Amino acid sequence: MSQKLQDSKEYQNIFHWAETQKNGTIPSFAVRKNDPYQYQPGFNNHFESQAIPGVIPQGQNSPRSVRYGLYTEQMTASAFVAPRHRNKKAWLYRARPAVAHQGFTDLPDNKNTESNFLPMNSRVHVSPTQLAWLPFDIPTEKVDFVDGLATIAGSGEPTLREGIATHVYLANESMHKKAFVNSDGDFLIVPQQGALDIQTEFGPLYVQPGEICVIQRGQRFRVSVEGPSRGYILEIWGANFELPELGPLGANGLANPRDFLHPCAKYEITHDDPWSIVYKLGGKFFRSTQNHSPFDVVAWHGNYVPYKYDLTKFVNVGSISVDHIDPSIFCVLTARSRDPDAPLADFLIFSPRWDVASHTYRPPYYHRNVASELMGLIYGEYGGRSDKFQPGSVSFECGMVPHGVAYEEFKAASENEVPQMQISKGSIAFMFESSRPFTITDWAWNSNKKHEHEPKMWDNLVNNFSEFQLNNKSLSNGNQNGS
Ligand SMILES: O=C(O)Cc1cc(O)ccc1O
Ligand SMILES: [Fe+2]
Repeated sequence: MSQKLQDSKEYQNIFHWAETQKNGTIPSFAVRKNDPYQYQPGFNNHFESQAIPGVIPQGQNSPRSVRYGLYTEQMTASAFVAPRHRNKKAWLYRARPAVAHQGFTDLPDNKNTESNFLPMNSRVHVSPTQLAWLPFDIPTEKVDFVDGLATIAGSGEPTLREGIATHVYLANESMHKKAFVNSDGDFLIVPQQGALDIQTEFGPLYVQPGEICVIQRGQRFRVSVEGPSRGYILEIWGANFELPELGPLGANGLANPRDFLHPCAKYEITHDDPWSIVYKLGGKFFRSTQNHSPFDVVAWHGNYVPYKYDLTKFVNVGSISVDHIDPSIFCVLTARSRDPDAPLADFLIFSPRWDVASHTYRPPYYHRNVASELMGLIYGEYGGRSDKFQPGSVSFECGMVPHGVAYEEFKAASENEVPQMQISKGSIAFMFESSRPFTITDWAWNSNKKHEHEPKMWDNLVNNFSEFQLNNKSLSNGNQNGS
């Protein structure tokens, strides 16, 4: 094979897919199309991209005039004086600055979305129950990505820059002459059904099930769909996503920075073209109109840029001696809270990996922890939830809600021959995790897709200890020290 072919993007994509399919890690229905776009790899780099060479000014950002009469606009997403590694900004060189519009009007509330999760809000519900939802139906009438947003659960409130919301989107129509901008926070989007072709101010991103993308606060985007589309969104208020620290793992592993892909500049210049820009601010929706495309950025540079990531590139690590490691090893992206010990939100995945530990109980141990765990399934199967947990479903446990696998899985994991197995074969489940207890929205609470886990799942977890006590006096109550 020629070096040229081996080096081509198409070959790299196909090679990666062929390998993962050989390993049985990608079920045939999840095989992807070739991505039509070019990207820049890295994470939190200072990227630059120009659709016309020579547009980005050299030696300064804001000269008196920019080539071809373009306007300069800076987006700053951190405090101006934030520490360097968290200082986020981008310089855009564009046909018209974003301020060139015809004013704002209020839009009616989207009754399915929520942004105030404080329990005194009568629209949210507190529950210690393990809750779950069957896959939400994608409407048959025409609905685009923005109108198809619905909120499941969350914590906090966006105007205080403190909190998190979890949503689904259910859409079957592309956004026409309509862009969306979330002024509240960052969206981490997880398509489950249908690819999203996303036009952003920085260039296009093509995101298919098994991939995720992050579109940050204030960045305008327009979503085209290819048919009925469903997915999940993790929205964060008050932080941006970062890669987790690697600690003793060293310099590589988990999500590697070079696998995050950023768009290349691509501009669209239109005149007398009626566009709407839909803004979300404080959970409310507003619209501004303008007669030109908002995607008119010819060149840009900076580190505040939307990106995508292919979850099958995640480098799983685990124990190679004994015991099941805590799920923090599955963290793809994390976002800081103001508590130095606990993230605001983590995005974790459970994807195909080998499980080789000796005399180890392999399913997640029975547990209760501070984390609120909201899980979804992109494809395949995931144990430990109600039988009805299927691709497109949601399951939820608030912090300190006990959970773990049903008796049958416990028995198999404890008694069957030690497996040398690939687990999560052909499946990707994920978890939105937060140290903050979530409340549940009216939309999710009243949904006919909601169900509780059948408590009978755990009925057979009988007390084995009492039988030992009967036969062994030293195990009787109050004599635990063997004295
Ligand atoms: O509950 C779950 O299924 C998620 C999970 C997985 C794991 O490996 C350890 C803990 C945990 O919460
Ligand atoms: Fe859990």
